[in-house]
Amino acid sequence: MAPIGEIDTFIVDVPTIRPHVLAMTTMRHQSIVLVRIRDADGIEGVGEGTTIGGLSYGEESPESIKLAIDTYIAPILKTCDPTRVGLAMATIGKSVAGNHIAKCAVETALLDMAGRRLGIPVSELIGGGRVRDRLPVAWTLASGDTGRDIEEAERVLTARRHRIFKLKIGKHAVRDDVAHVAEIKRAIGDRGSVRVDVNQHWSEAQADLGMRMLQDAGVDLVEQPVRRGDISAMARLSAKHIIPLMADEALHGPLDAFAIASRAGARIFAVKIAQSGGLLPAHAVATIAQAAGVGLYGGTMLEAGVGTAASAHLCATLPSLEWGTELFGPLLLTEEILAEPLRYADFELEVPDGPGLGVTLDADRVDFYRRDRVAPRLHAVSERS
Ligand SMILES: O=C(O)C[C@H]1C=CC(=O)O1
Ligand SMILES: [Mn+2]
Repeated sequence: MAPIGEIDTFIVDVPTIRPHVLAMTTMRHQSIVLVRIRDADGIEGVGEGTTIGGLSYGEESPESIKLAIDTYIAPILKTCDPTRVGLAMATIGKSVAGNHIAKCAVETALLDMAGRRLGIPVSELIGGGRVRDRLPVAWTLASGDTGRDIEEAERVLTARRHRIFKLKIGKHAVRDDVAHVAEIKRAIGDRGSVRVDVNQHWSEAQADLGMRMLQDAGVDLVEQPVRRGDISAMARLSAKHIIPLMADEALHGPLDAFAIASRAGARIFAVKIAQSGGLLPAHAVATIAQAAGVGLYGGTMLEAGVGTAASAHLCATLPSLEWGTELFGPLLLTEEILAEPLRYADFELEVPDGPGLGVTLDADRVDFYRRDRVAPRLHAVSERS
């Protein structure tokens, strides 16, 4: 085996194309954590660990993801055989609890290296390999303004880029949020599927009212209406309403998947590689869902190109992906960090088919946007002094 030579982690801050208004925060930029691993033979892999809105979405922040990798994971990884991805991640897991997004970034980079070494796409290293080459992709309407959301929906429908729409609600009174959603659904009609994500902001009573009204408005699903730990409420809501409930924040890997599936807490799972702790545990989440008759959806943490490609490889291995995906992260950012962007066409994302993740970073752009960059002029000054 060629041992690991170098592990480089850095945060890249990229503006969003417009404010992205969620119940817990308004995003104006995305902070992407990238990890680049190189073995002694010079084979390189990249991974991404990205969350939403600093610490407002979950327990890991961009800064904590970088710190967990640099201080705790990297020293262990340097003792591991990088060709044995599952074993390396299990070794890390013995000394590092939680920190799923950091683990996802590292596992992604190891899988990218493994695929490049073997000359095959990452999807061929997961489960039984790839079963699809394209993935339906939703778009999130979250400008904070109903009229602007409708214009945006019209634009992407005409461009044949998206026909599944996720609306972020939970910030306003239930009836006001539902009125906003109903107006958008009326404008879109049968041309697209409209779903909502409440990001845990409703009580069970609010969810009861909201789910009934949303069903009447023609909405197709309600994502994580109540707080993530309340599987009992999720199960009661799932049993009571025809409109299906999708689990998102409640799902942090196979153990949660088993707990929710066995208590009938959700009829759909948003499978996220970041929240699950990597592509391999995310595949286990999907396997549990499929065994339990729970529908699948490919979720996102609004990752840029590397994380989105990694999620696409995982989703490409899932035999049934009834609810499609929302792997649109790079399209929400003003800057592309890949040398060649991912391809979106005919309402779908093409899963890259080159070795590893099948994507390459645009090194100059990444250097320009990385938070710890040292401007060339400052370099020159410090070298002189
Ligand atoms: O699902 C979430 O909660 C996070 C996210 C996914 C799409 C989007 O706009 O925000
Ligand atoms: Mn969600």
